[in-house]
Formats: sequence, C-alpha cells, structure tokens
Amino acid sequence: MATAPTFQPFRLALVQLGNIGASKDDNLRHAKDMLVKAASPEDGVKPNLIVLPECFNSPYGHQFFPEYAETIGFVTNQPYDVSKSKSQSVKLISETAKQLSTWILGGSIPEKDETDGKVYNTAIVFNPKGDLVTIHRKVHLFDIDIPGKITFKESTTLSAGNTLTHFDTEFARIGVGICYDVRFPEMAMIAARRGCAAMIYPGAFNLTTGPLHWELLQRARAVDNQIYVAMCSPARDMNALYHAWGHSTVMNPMGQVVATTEEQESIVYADLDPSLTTTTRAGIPVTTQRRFDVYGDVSEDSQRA
Ligand SMILES: O=C(O)CCC(=O)C(=O)O
Repeated sequence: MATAPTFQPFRLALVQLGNIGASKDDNLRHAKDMLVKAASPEDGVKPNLIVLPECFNSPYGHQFFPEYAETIGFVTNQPYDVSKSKSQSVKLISETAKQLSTWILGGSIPEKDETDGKVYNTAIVFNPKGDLVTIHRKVHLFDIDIPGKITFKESTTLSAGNTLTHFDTEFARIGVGICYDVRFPEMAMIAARRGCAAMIYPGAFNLTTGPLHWELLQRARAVDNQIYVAMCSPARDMNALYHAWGHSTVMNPMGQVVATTEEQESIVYADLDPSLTTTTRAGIPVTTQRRFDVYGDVSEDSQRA
C-alpha cells in the first residue's frame, strides 16, 4: 500500500441530518441544503471534509433498502464517470462536492449491485472535483436481538461488503466504516496501522444501544489506536419507525470528546490536530510497545484494504 499522506491540520464537519422521510427527492434536496450550510460556518473557515449520516436518502429499515437502492457500478481502481452514473444520489453529492470544492463522505445509501443482484449499505466518497474516489460497503450487518428492547436484522435484505476502505486526501489518510462496523475493533486497528489519522463512521444507533455504547465505542477505538474517531448520525425523529440516537461526535486520540451535539438536526465541527496525535503517541507509546512476538498483528494478515 502507498505511503499515507502526512497528516495536516484539517476541519471536519458532521451533518446530523433531519427530516429524512419517504420522498427520496426531498431527502436529497435537504441533504444538499445542509451540505451547503455546513460549508459556511460562522467563523468562515470552510471544512475540508463534510460527512453525512448512514442512510441519508431513505428511511432506515430493512424493508426500505431494496426499494430505495440505486445502482452505482463503482469498481476499485477503474475510472468512474459520474456523468454516466445511474445513481441519483451519486450525481447530486458529486455536484455538491464540486460546487463547494470540498471532500464529502456521503454517509451511506442502499446500493444494488447489478452484477450480483445484491443490496448493500454503501458509503460514497467524493473529492473536491466531484470524483467518486471510493465506496465502502458495510462489512458487519446489524443483526441484533435484545428482547423487549430492539430486534433488527439488516441481513433480511442486505448483503455484507468484503473489503476495508481507506482513502487518501491532501491532508490525511481516512478510514471508513458504517455504524455496526465500529463494534469490531479490527477495522480501526488495521486502519490506524496503515496510517489513517481518523476513522469515520456514518451511523444510526438507537435509543437502547445509543446511551449504552455510542460514545464508549468511539472512545475505545480512539484510545486503542490513538487516532481521531467520528460518528455521524441522523437527527432523531420520533415519528419515524427507527429512532436514531443522534449525538454525532468527534473523539480525539486521547479519547476526549472534541465536539458533539444532542439529538436534533445540527452540524458538528472539529479541527483535527496532528500534533495531538504525535504527543499522545509519544507520551503513551503503545504503538511501539506491541508484542507481535507474543500475538499476531491483525493488520499484517488482512490483505483487503
Ligand atoms: O451497534 C449498534 O448498537 C447499532 C448499529 C446500527 O444501528 C447499525 O449498524 O445501523
């Protein structure tokens, strides 16, 4: 894998999007309006990277995924022509990234792959020219059953992705996961060991696991790996079938909350600082104290990134 770009200071914005309803056109229009708003904070410092939440163009629920799914047709290491894309969401977020001249991690959308007929939960990443640089298909599907609290089975209609995803910007290498992926420490561990400055997870926790684990998991991934970790949720809508936790958050490599919010629609800004990563790693040097003679290095055996 190529050497990671040097981590430079950069500004991240998380759009905790509200009003995600049945109309995809309305959802996309509102996502665009909020991206435009996020690009113009009050202090005038435009974010380098703006993130949307999981499933920003459709209601969240396995029954909705096939109906809202779009064909993207992205193949790693092959040129992708957005103007010929069949995906309405890809076209719109691409156009917005270009208009704002900023990176956009377009949360996730239900994606139908025409070659295998399967539906995935897929994040889409655009550079400031509007090119689709990579996609990430959720690797760990959200299948849980906590009796009397929450039962959810994404695998009813979704298939799992099989690759890890990192992308290089002019300011850092960034790792991508989606929501439930945050529970699997290997993904963040591999990303950190391959030079990612941050792991970003569009996500939509709920009112049971949100208060229990949302912040804890981000804190854990950040402290384990001494990286920044961010999660971007939809706003909570008590009229929707799924009640998202909200609380989009950015955690620093010391495991401290840099920026967060409550459950309503909002935009969270954070300035990511490479010198904090450096001092964290120098002060608590776990990155050089690992005992790979006693246990394996999971980043060595994972080829797919
Ligand atoms: O892990 C959790 O508790 C929630 C995960 C989730 O909502 C998701 O993967 O969409």
